[in-house]
Amino acid sequence: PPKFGVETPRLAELSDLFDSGLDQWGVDIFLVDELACHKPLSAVVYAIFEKRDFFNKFHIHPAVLVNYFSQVEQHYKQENPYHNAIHAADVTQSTHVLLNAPSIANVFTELEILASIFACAIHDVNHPGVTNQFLINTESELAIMYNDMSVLENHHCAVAFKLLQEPSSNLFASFDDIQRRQLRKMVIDMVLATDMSKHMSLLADLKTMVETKKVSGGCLLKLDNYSEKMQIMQNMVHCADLSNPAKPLPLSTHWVTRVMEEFFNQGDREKALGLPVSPMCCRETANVEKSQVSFIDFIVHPLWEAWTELVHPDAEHILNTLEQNRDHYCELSAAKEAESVKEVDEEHLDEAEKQQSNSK
Ligand SMILES: CCc1cc(COc2cc(C(=O)Nc3c(Cl)cncc3Cl)ccc2OC)on1
Ligand SMILES: [Zn+2]
Repeated sequence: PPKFGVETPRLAELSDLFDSGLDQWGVDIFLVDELACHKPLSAVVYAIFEKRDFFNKFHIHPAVLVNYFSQVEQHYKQENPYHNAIHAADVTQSTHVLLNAPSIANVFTELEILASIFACAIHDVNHPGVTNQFLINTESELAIMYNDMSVLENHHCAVAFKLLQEPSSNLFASFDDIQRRQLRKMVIDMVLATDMSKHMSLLADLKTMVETKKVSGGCLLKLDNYSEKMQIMQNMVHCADLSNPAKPLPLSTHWVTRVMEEFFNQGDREKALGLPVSPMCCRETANVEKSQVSFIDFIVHPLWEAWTELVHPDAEHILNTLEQNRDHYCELSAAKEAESVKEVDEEHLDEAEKQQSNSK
């Protein structure tokens, strides 16, 4: 199979970008998409499997990996502005970097690392570009199928494992039953934890773990029980899923534009259906900068603050970037506010002047 599993005339540039950027926080994933002829997920997964020597460790044939992830990539809707294969590649590469933090160096087994990378790669597969709430409100087939419970996240998992059943795509053919069952359980646990409705409980557990870690003299215990390890893996994938505002500003603003477009498309559909328009989904009234600031203040920063404490000091630069970006959106939001106040004043001024000249 072709290098990185993608046929591209720009293989040399892609190879160079991976040599310097695959392990870096903030690699330009949009450039990866370009260089990989819009197969960013296949390219990123192949490169990570090579870098982590997974082909040998798990007796996976490169051709089987290419078959499976080209199927997965095709099942990501490229018409989605945000929830497409670039987002999957971004979350996968981000988790690959988080796994390299020295403070969690020997916490996870190779199978747990494989499960985390795999879970990220498939975590949003076949996303329809609308939220769980929209699917529930419109009594969609998916909501009926999954009884309104983590509808999207159940669907992503089911699609990913169904694609594995294709003989030419069976990534884990060489695994024994125990390993295969363990991997399947870990992947399901991580993907279901990307449901935003689980965010608060996930964060609460992470904070508790950080508190107990501080008490136990700071080093991260060689965690033995499954649920503690899974908590860390779930939070790691969730952090990667919420990493856009913590990336270098040009990448962060590009993701804002894309997520906005997807949310606004949903708002348009809700309006057309006579449904109440979801928060942040109304094209006319949304204040993008303001919603980014509150998204960061109430959701993203608390999570990254806890993660940064857990892996102290390995994620300091990520938290700093998040805080710098937050201040940037805050300044933009204030400038926008000032601008609109100025416009209102000018309107009032014009009005007053007209009144005056009329009365003369
Ligand atoms: C105007 C649209 C808007 C949206 C927001 C919140 O921003 C963002 C929200 C999300 C976001 O909610 N992502 C998401 C996750 Cl992590 C898990 N399940 C479902 C979803 Cl949709 C991912 C990235 C964002 O900005 C780059 O702030 N304004
Ligand atoms: Zn996602």
